[in-house]
Amino acid sequence: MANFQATKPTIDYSLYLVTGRNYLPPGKTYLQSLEEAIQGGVTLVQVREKDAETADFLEIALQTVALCRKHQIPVLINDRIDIALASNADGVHLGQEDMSIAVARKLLPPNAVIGKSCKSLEHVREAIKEKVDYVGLGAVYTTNTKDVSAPGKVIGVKGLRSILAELEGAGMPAVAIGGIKSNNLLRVLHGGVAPSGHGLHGVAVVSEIMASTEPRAASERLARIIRSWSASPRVPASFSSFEASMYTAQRVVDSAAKLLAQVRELKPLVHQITNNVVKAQSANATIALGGSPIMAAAAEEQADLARIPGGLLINFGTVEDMDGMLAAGLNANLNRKPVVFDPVGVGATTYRQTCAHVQLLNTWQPAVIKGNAAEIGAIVNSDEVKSQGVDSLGSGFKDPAAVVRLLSKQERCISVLSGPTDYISDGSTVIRLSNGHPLLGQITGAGCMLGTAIATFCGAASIAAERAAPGDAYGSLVRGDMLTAAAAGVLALTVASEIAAQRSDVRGPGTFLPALIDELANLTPEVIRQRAKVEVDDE
Ligand SMILES: Cc1ncc(COP(=O)(O)OP(=O)(O)O)c(N)n1
Ligand SMILES: Cc1ncsc1CCOP(=O)(O)O
Repeated sequence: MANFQATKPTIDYSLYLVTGRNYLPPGKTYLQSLEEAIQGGVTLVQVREKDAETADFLEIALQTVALCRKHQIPVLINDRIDIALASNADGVHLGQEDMSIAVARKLLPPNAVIGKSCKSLEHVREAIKEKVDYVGLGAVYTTNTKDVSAPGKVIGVKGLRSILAELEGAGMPAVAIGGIKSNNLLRVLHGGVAPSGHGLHGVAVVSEIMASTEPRAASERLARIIRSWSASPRVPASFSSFEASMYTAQRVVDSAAKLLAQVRELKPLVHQITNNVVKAQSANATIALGGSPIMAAAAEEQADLARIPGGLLINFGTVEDMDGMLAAGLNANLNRKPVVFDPVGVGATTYRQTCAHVQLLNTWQPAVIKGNAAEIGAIVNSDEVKSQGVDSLGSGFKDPAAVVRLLSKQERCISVLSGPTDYISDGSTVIRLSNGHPLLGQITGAGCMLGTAIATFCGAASIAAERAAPGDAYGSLVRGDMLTAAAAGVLALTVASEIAAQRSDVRGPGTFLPALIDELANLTPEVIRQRAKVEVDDE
């Protein structure tokens, strides 16, 4: 062996390029692409050659090491200890089926960096015991670069998050790998944070850079998102704008009143995929508030709709249109539009649980999740509150504030727990609202209207934030303060319900519903200020 690095290199894992000459586009040479990728911001390189003969692999490793040394970028070798030694690389990356870490340690010099692939909690527990230098977690998404078709090989963003929780306190860097592109990177970084706050050190990509005809631009795009994400403030769920101590009841009321005026002025498009029971009612509530509803569920139209600023509501009351829901959320994330998820009746069937957890929440990032006690319980895997169809049974959670904080940290979003008192949290601050009227519980679709109202206010808040500071938003999936927007949506519906219920022409649920739509339309910022019953708790 030649002179391996004298000390273990300090590695910046943020943009980790895993190579492969097979993926190069016509007209690009390997070294040309590699150098351009490094110029674009790659911080670490792994030489991965799945089909090369040994001599060829060694030659490409030697060339890679020579080029990377020039740019002071560390190089690891995929699978092959002999090639790492012979090329004087900085270490190796080993998979679950490769040579054991213990044997690799014996063969390699003490300063060699050893990384290991993990896709389960058991894998990372083992990797911690083996004291590897870092772990590669994935595949996060499906990919054409490697066969990940066997069950359990694609872990999703939620799987990534639970593995990261296991790494808490281990001091072991983790990178995510598998299907990561510039259009889903922010979602991976945002979603790749465990409830404890433990996050990724970087992402590893193959095809997004190697297959690009412009590898420098491809790396620059990724690096810019990573830099911007790292520099953005770390509030627990990332969709609130302030540290906990900065929220006060007065601030929430003022923001809600101001946002109602903005809804009326901006008329946000409120795109809704919702259930058949409530479509017309929810569209009317949107118009009454000042928004512009479109009820559109076909997967084919989601990319076009997502480009129009506003908010998106995904309510799976009758769990149809899964393809549309998947495409809508994904496109909304891409366009930084807030997604409000109303998982109606999610605890009622296993099918709904799978749709919510395995499909929707693994595919896109909601800005807000809103539900009754049974629905929120099903999302946080608590059986404290049982469901009966779409309704909650019993008197609710013993500690609702703890539940909404947990949901926000678990799903990395604002959570809204509806009930006689509504609880809204970003994982730290909890806003308690006690407006509303029992007649809301006597009409169908009141909860769905609440989702609509939240999506309307979130849409207005995001448009207002874009207009106030156009341009740089690379580090955030959504602009605007979604915590106060969610509170404003709840206040609008509950305050309007109180006024409607007091009207002399309202004699029961049948006359209450049209009166409620009237009072949503009549609502003013002043009425919100006068009637809002708001309390705020910090953690
Ligand atoms: C950073 C990183 N993470 C995971 C892998 C996958 O390694 P492995 O499981 O050994 O599969 P192959 O790459 O050998 O196909 C990786 N290479 N890099
Ligand atoms: C090597 C590897 N290990 C898990 S997924 C993967 C391939 C990642 O490639 P891409 O970035 O092109 O999806």
